[in-house]
Amino acid sequence: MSNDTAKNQNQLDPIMQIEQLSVSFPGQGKKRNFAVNNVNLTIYPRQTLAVVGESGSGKSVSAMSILQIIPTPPGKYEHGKILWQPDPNVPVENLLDYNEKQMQTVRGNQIAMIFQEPMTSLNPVYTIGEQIIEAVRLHRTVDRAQSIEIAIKALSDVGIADPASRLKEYPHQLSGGMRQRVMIAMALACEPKLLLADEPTTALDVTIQAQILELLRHLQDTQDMSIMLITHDLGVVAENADVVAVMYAGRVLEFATVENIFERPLHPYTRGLLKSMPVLGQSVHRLPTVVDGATIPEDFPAGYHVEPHVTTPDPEIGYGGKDARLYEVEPEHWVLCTPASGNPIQPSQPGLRYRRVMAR
Ligand SMILES: Nc1ncnc2c1ncn2[C@@H]1O[C@H](COP(=O)(O)OP(=O)(O)OP(=O)(O)O)[C@@H](O)[C@H]1O
Repeated sequence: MSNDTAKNQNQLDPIMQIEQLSVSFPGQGKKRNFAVNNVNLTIYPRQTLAVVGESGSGKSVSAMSILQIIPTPPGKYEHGKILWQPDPNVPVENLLDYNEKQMQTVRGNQIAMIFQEPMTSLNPVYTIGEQIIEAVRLHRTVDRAQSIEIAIKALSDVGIADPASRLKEYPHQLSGGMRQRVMIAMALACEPKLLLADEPTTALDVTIQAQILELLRHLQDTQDMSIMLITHDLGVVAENADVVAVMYAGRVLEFATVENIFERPLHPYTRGLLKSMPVLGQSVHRLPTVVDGATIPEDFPAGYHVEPHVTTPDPEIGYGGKDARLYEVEPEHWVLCTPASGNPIQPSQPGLRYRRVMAR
């Protein structure tokens, strides 16, 4: 095998694998609530993984755990691994083993995060130029003149006209959509390998939302970047994701290609979520009851007879139980369930094994 072939194959390795991650916060009395409960997720290079689920399902805590920006206490990383390999030529490392100093080399540099509200990231008392330049100089060894050039290019890349004069403006002088673009410019100026986008367009009107998402897709293609897109908007998922993880009560219930999630959802919760999707001309409903009043996945009935590659499971039974794990019940389609005893199928780490983005 030539070196080139070996390298190309190597690049098919995931950029990130989250394994059995659990994060808790204080609950009632001495009990702790698991905001993230044995979560497994995999992201490949240049892939967009959408994490979807209702409010409080653990999407943001999962993303914030990657950067270790959960306040501890009260939060606690209970266990798990966040395996990170930004480049196939460097060894895989567990970010949860990193100390604060090591994490600073990752945050905003290898992995950047953007939020729903750009003012969370932008400081109102500094010009946007000062802020982008500071971010660039923190992470890249460039002089001031070079950092100004990078800032101008970053603003121009996100579609801001006359970027040199925009650098001198303060955040409040910009519209919401513009601020969102500035935040993306700041996040991307350091060319991260992974962008964590937490509801990046929820606060924007539909036209600007479409523009920003189009921009992210374009930047992803040109910058060789993976995106973890957190959203509760299934329309955004359908348009932007390669793979989808459905979260509920801190657990990943289903993980599959975007096509499989929409065309052949297997978990009853995902089916409910899709039914609650607004349809033109119909009123929007809240998510219907999940499964017979069960509120946590463990309460769902156990004993689902998993037959690998059989795609018509009985939706009434078998998605819970304390032993529920993610099983690949058909190719590239993982569901949280408990196989009936005697079934040889083994739980496995979800993740697509090829770069779908290249085929897009
Ligand atoms: N600092 C904190 N202290 C206590 N509990 C917290 C804290 N941060 C998050 N949680 C809890 O963790 C759970 C998961 O929250 P998370 O923000 O990840 O949900 P989410 O799916 O991102 O929801 P949303 O769409 O509303 O952002 C929630 O029950 C929340 O109350």
